Amino acid sequence: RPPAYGVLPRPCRALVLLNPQSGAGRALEDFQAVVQPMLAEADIATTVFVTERPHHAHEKVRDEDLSQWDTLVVMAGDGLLYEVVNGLMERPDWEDALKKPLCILPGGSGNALAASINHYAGNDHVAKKKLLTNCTFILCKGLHTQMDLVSLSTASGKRLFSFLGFGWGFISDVDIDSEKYRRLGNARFTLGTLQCLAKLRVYQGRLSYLPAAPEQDTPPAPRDPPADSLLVPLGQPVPPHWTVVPEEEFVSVYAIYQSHLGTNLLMAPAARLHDGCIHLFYLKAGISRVALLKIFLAMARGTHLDLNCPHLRYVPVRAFRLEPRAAAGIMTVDGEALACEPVQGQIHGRLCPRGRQSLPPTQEPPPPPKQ
Ligand SMILES: Nc1ncnc2c1ncn2[C@@H]1O[C@H](COP(=O)(O)OP(=O)(O)OP(=O)(O)O)[C@@H](O)[C@H]1O
Repeated sequence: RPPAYGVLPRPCRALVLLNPQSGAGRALEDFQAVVQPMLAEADIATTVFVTERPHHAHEKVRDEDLSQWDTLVVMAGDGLLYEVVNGLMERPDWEDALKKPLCILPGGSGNALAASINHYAGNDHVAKKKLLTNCTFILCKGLHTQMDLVSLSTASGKRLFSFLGFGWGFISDVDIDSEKYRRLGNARFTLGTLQCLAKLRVYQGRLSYLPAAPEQDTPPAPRDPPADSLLVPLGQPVPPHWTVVPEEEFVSVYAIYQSHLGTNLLMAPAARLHDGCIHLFYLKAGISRVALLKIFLAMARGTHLDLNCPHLRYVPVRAFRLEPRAAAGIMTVDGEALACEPVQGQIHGRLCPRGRQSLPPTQEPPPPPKQ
């Protein structure tokens, strides 16, 4: 197992993949005004690659000579990092490529991973420019650690790698329906939640999972290619030691592997970058709109489970399978839409060895951010 922390070299060469259309469309401006001066002081030299279209970053990192760079920095939303992770996984040398430290600087509207890392670092909850400053400061310090990835396989034969979460039903509907309000930044999710509450739907399907044993750390993933040792083919029944959820009507199913679903949504307060765990939440049909709204309001502080809502279930798992009865509703992986079909996934502990994190706050209190 590689050591828990690494440190970037100085001077450091960073390839910055920047989506100028992310979030409110200010990523390039914010990068030049906020990020670049801080990185220059930390002796981090940047080469900016501005994406011109969807899939551009995926192709870039799939084909890039990575030996030129000490780190890959994504200044965008979670969607662009998803492209980068999957582009790296497509390389024949994926195992080495994943050793390249990855950094997320929040430029999108959701910024779930950036908010999660800010949380793990022990910083106060912040958004917008303050979150960008905190994340840039973490990059300046140069400390990096490992991150779990989840491998997802679909009935139609797709294999995807996900660092954040997989969803179906209400939460995914909000995510995709609210994309048209991306310019509002994080407020897009509030508006989307209210709209989706008005047309609340029930989705039918079977959910199964392999519970995580307490404190269990997933062994390092088998190499080349990373095999899904916990899964059996989708056409076969799940193994007998799996749990099959008795209910088959859901408002939402969401499997998250980091703490935050969005800047203001602390969905899995206990999650860590490499806890070897998929935090599986599902909302059973029959929940009232008021109860659902209360859950989302409580999620701002991560207290939604304290509501003891009988329709909300949470279970830490290592693998799951979701078999929708019909191709109804949107599925999402790391916030990107996926056609609705049977899907299963399993955790690969520390597969992507470099999310970023600062030292625990007890060791190193963060100094006031530079402006
Ligand atoms: N120049 C571009 N024009 C349009 N779309 C782009 C461009 N560059 C990248 N994309 C696509 O935009 C999608 C969304 O980007 P990104 O995740 O950066 O922003 P976001 O959706 O605002 O943020 P979040 O994921 O936090 O909600 C990515 O999946 C990517 O494929």
